[in-house]
Amino acid sequence: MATKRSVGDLKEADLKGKKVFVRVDLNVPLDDNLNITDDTRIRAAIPTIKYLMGHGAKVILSSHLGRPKGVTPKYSLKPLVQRLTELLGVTVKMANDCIGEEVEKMLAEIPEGGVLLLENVRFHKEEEKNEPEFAKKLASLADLYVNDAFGTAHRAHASTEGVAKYLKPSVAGFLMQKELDYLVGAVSNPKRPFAAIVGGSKVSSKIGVIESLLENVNMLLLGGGMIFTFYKAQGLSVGSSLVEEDKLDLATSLLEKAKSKGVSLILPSDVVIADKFAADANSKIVPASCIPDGWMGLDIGPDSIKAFGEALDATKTVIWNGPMGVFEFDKFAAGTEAIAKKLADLSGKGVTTIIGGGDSVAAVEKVGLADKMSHISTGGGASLELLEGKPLPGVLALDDA
Ligand SMILES: Nc1ncnc2c1ncn2[C@@H]1O[C@H](COP(=O)(O)OP(=O)(O)O)[C@@H](O)[C@H]1O
Ligand SMILES: O=C(OP(=O)(O)O)[C@H](O)COP(=O)(O)O
Repeated sequence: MATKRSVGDLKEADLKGKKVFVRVDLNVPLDDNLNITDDTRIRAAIPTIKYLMGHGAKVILSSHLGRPKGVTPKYSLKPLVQRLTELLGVTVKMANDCIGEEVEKMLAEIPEGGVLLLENVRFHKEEEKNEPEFAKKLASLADLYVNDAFGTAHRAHASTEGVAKYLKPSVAGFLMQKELDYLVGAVSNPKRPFAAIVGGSKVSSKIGVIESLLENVNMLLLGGGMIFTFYKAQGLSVGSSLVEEDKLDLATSLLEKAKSKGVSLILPSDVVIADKFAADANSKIVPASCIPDGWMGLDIGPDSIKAFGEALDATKTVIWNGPMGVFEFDKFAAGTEAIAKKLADLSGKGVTTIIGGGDSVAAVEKVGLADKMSHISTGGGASLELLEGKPLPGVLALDDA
């Protein structure tokens, strides 16, 4: 992907008094009382907003929240206003819609350095359909466009892609740039040895990323539910572990591909098994070759943790996507937590550590090590697509540098 123009290239002369439409990904988790349970994405959006405020721009913030079908109060962005106000140090105003007369009236009243948050852009069905007329209405609100919504950059929606056609300049925000620097830059030109750790539930959802990483990494460590499809493909008994029967040939061909590419592919040698899929299941540790009938593997075992740790000691760049086990259950969280700790430790020794979004980020946060990593992606789906080598529509639409 060509390098994109950045918000940092815009100076006071370009920004003072200008209305800037900033697409951010404020799709944060809310509890039943609409309290924010993780504000990572809000905090990640702050540097771009502050930069624009500091240069006298009038900042228009647009985001989606959840996947509403039409106007749905529980998906309103209202619960975010207070947190944004605290983090930005100015009173953030909010509109009841993202287009229309009221929005225009409120816009006319924003002072230089002020911020207006628009209501959930997905309350209009035209957003996800990327309808040009809707994109034009969004574009008509502002003088320039900044896309900082990395987490939504894999969606070709009106506010992430369409609007860039009608509003110039269209530039990347600081978060977008940082994500691209790590997930494209560090991965395509890594300090070697370069290792990838891939886990998560199913091999089918990670085929693209594994195939793409096999072209590039020196070492691939596999964990999570997908390993049982690899074991079964090698003729081992896997009990009632998660297996994708239709992916056995694929698992074999991935093992062969690794061999032919000279990639060291390491599968766990032991696993923690359970007698049911539950937090209170009985558990024991067995060699990967000895999973009894009726038992299922839910985590990697201590020997594997040790072997993975030793293998990782030799690396200079590590990217991690997907938990090593069912980390939501404490009994089966040790493998995932050990990998998080290992990567934090390696970061301290100068290794570049990149956490590729999704559940691995939740796991790293759960053990309080997020600030130790070189980069934690704010996008699950977006980072996977990027690692698979797919172009992101929200990035492609921006002006080339
Ligand atoms: N051995 C396993 N058996 C079943 N599910 C697993 C196993 N290991 C991990 N998982 C589950 O995989 C899920 C995450 O998978 P996935 O969505 O592919 O990862 P990510 O969100 O990081 O991309 C977690 O909910 C976790 O409980
Ligand atoms: O949370 C998001 O995706 P993610 O869970 O894959 O990181 C983004 O905000 C995109 O949301 P969407 O998958 O409803 O388009």
